[in-house]
Amino acid sequence: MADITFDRVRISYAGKDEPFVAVDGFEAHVRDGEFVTIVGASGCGKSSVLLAADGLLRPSAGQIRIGGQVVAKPGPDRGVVFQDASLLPWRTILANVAFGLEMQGVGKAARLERARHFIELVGLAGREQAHPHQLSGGMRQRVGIARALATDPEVLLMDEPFGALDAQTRELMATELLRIWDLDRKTVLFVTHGIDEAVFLADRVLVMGGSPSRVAEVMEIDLPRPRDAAVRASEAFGKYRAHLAGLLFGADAAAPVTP
Ligand SMILES: Nc1ncnc2c1ncn2[C@@H]1O[C@H](COP(=O)(O)OP(=O)(O)OP(=O)(O)O)[C@@H](O)[C@H]1O
Repeated sequence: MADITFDRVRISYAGKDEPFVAVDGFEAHVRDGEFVTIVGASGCGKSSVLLAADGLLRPSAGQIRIGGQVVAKPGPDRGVVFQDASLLPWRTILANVAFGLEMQGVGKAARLERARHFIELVGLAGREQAHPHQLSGGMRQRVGIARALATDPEVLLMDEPFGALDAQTRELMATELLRIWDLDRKTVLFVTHGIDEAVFLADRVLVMGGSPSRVAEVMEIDLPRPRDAAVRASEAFGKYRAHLAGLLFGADAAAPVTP
């Protein structure tokens, strides 16, 4: 069971005279196996919330619990993927994906077998011996996802993992991520700037707003899965997208959600 509870979370940073409160009263519950996206204006605190969920940042008030356990530091129950896949440049793709397992003390044969499995899952079979600089940006992000999945975390925390990719690659990666997620439905918290991406991926979208920011609105996305190009082109998808644009950019862009 790996649900995530954000209980009146406040995140503050040291300021010149007094602390700067970026996020306050952040309340949310992500169900076990749910795919939740977070959107909000630049600087509203999306990354801060994700860092706190990973345990790299301690809330100054409130609490984050994963499977009922208070998050105090990073742990093997969480896999993290950032915008920049941050691979180790001197290691092969195989060794990069096996890295987390090595840290966990998994024996060589077992970790290489497992790493190969996840490299295949993200569509990179045959590139095991390549080094990161020999891959495209999209391929490197695939390696980052394989590395996060290889340790079999219950929760995936993803901070704009496709942010640096071109639009077409980004769409492909989103479809690919859903295909993989569908295999064992991990609990996913995914930060994005992309409205289409937020709707396409999510069971629910958390919209952050306010100053300090919190969850200003929760959008339930009732679209069929598996999702593909036809879902993206559907009228219901368009309505969700328009509604979300309205919330983020103003009432003129909004449309009622009646899927
Ligand atoms: N280490 C830090 N020290 C001081 N202030 C910080 C620090 N990190 C973030 N902040 C501030 O906290 C706020 C939230 O930052 P955060 O990076 O979480 O926002 P974000 O929504 O992820 O932004 P973006 O969409 O631009 O990536 C911002 O005002 C930022 O300036």
